[in-house]
Amino acid sequence: MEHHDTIVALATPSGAGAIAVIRLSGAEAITIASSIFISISKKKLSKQKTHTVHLGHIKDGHKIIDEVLATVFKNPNSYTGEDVVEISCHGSAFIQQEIIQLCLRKGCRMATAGEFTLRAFLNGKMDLSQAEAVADLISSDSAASHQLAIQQMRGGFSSEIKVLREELLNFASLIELELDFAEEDVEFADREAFQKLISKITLVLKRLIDSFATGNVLKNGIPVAIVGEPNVGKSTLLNALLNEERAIVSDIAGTTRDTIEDEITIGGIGFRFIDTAGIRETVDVVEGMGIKRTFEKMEAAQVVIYLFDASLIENSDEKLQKLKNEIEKIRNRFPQKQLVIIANKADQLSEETILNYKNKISDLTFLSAKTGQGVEALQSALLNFVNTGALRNNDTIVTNTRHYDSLLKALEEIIKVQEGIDAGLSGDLLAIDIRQALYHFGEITGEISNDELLGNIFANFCIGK
Ligand SMILES: Nc1nc2c(c(=O)[nH]1)N(C=O)[C@@H](CNc1ccc(C(=O)N[C@@H](CCC(=O)O)C(=O)O)cc1)CN2
Ligand SMILES: Nc1nc2c(ncn2[C@@H]2O[C@H](COP(=O)(O)OP(=O)(O)OP(=O)(O)O)[C@@H](O)[C@H]2O)c(=O)[nH]1
Ligand SMILES: [Mg+2]
Repeated sequence: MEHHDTIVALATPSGAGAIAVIRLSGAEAITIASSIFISISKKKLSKQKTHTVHLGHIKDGHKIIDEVLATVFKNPNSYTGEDVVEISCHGSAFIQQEIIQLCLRKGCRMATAGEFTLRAFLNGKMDLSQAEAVADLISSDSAASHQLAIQQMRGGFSSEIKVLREELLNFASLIELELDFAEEDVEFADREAFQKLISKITLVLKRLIDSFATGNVLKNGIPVAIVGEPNVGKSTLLNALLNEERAIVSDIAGTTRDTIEDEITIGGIGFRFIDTAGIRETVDVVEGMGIKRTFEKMEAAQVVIYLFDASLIENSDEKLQKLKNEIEKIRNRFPQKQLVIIANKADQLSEETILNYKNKISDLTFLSAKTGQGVEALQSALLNFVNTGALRNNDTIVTNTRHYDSLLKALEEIIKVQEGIDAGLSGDLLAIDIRQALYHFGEITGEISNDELLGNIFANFCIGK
């Protein structure tokens, strides 16, 4: 990729809208924009101050394409750090294309996905983890994922990593300095302070690594599998939770063959509900495949909702005992998971029956997926499973798998350094592991990067960002 070209792209979604924004960035941005934009005031864009907006016309020769607003940003004071011109035109798909084509003919190149933000990174406007947060921010769809992205974009995580990196770098330099004076047997690096620093870094790294479990869930939504025998009302419950006729419901056992997933937010947290094929012994090959998938989804879920049809059991002690055993089996099979046991079709039950249930089996949630009674209480219960403490405290929470991997590798190296100190290793050997740890810190913020990594990261952006 050539980073000196002037690039152009639509910054707003494609299709018709009230207005659309076309962005140009690069050394020729102002010259190229000037060649197609005639300001009402007749003043050249190049003569305008940075961060000013001008009314005028986009012209292709003598033909007027549109009346627009043009905003000028002069390097280094722009999003990308380069000269930038933004053209706000009327949001017709035709006008958008005409203006972009015109820019291309005048010497722009089409921007690739994320190229504006890539340039912002390359020009030092933000570090790599901040750039990644820009993409997370655009795709955030709940209060929680939004808060995490904003925090990362503002540099909370970056500065925490940067501080550790600088402190460690400082020590690495001192230790390496000792190597130059090996004969004199001097110690520039205070060993006690060094030991303190390594302990501190270990703690911070462990905290950040632990935060990923929460961060990953808050960013991507909490997977909740709805499981149970056929016909107990799983699909009805999914529809009630989503408030939408998403899954087919029928009184035929085995209606849902494949898993059906959809997301909603409850109290600002995203939840991904997975309706599954009812579990039973079957000779039907396709149904069997669906049931196999049910177990896979159960494995992957954080919360498992086990539903049974409470109207079938009534007051039979034998059936109640069987149910109790079934619940026990599930608890034993998934000891790590949050389990919610739901007695569905409560609308069919008398007060007396409900009491009988409660006496025999603890921790039952009574609900009617059909009437919606109890569904809100279930939502509140689900919310209680989420540890939002870290979110409320504004702690740094790691949400990105790439950062998580680098943190794990950094910790591995720091542990080696600690072991080295304990074993009384010489400075030159300690320095090797310290450098490795520094390398992994640098990967997170982008001091260490390569074209392949940058390509992978920015390919996931939208064009125009
Ligand atoms: N029209 C428009 N809206 C937008 C953006 C944009 O580029 N254009 N943004 C982005 O996509 C976001 C805002 N982010 C921005 C960040 C920095 C600068 C900027 O001009 N920075 C300069 C000047 C700072 C200053 O005035 O002090 C700089 O960093 O030097 C602009 C937008 C969201 N909205
Ligand atoms: N009375 C009553 N009927 C319900 C309730 N929930 C579901 N039903 C009915 O039970 C039948 C089965 O519902 P589904 O939601 O299709 O059941 P399922 O668990 O998804 O079944 P499979 O997909 O076959 O595994 C339908 O006739 C629903 O209308 C409820 O709370 N009360
Ligand atoms: Mg179903």
